[in-house]
Amino acid sequence: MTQPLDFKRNTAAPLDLGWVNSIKVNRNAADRRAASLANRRTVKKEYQAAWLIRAVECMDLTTLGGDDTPGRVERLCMKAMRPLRTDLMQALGIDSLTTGAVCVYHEMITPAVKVLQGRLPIAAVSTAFPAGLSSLETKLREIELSVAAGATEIDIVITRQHVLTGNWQALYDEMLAYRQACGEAHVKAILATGDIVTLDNVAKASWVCMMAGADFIKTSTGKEGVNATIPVSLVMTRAIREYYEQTGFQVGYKPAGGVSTAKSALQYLTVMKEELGNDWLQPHLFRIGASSLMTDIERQLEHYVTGNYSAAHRHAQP
Ligand SMILES: O=C[C@H](O)COP(=O)(O)O
Repeated sequence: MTQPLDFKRNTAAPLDLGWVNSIKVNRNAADRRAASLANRRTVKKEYQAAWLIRAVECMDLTTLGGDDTPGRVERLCMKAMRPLRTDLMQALGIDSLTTGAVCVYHEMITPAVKVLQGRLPIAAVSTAFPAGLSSLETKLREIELSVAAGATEIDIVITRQHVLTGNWQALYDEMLAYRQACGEAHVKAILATGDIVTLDNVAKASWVCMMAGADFIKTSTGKEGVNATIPVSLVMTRAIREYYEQTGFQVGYKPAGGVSTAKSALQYLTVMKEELGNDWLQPHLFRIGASSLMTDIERQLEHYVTGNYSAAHRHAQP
């Protein structure tokens, strides 16, 4: 890949983004690597409980339904603060455990604040989630309102047409405007990878969003036809790695949408460890966005407890 001349992060200074068009992904290599990941057992049985606990710690426990109510969000927040039953915690030898954050619609920030009282981060999906097809002015105002209501993380959606038409400057300017509207709040850029069609586009959009100041890049809203996948995750984590090598900035990664089994969570943890290393296996650089994953993790942890596996290795890197 060609390194952009005069590279700057998070700046309105004119950048020549023409080089973005030269980014290419070897689709076959990504598919082969993804297939090998699914077929081998990277995580030893005795460490699986520890890995699943890490998955909980890195989870954005999510509810993004049109039928969300304050009551549902309050229950979600209580679950986020105490994700496992006391007897299971004791059996696993864990004193305390929370999810990484909760993730809700703008209107549900207030009930989340009421329960969490600052004890866990609140991520809000702003910018006309999930399609993002409102005016930029409306979307920037939504970010400001979400931050004012108590969200400390904002999950923005990019305008897919900027990617589909190769308008990298428009994507950069949009991301930069979102970054600035977020102020102190962290900003996660949702690429909606199922909508932008090709792995080349996924890599290009990842680079442009990181350059414009995204703290995290995130695969999906959970509402596209195809959401998080392993090949897409390989492309995005490799972009993060290369961006870090070139700039020194650590950008986080959030697979989201359809991650509902403990087995799939373990695959994403493996991608993070193998592509980015142990630094990226922490909640400040890795989140799994999921609404139903917790149920399967609980089920699997029960299984490990009854099978006499413990989380004694919790503090070992998974
Ligand atoms: O950002 C998180 C996703 O919307 C969650 O998707 P999910 O309901 O398929 O787990």
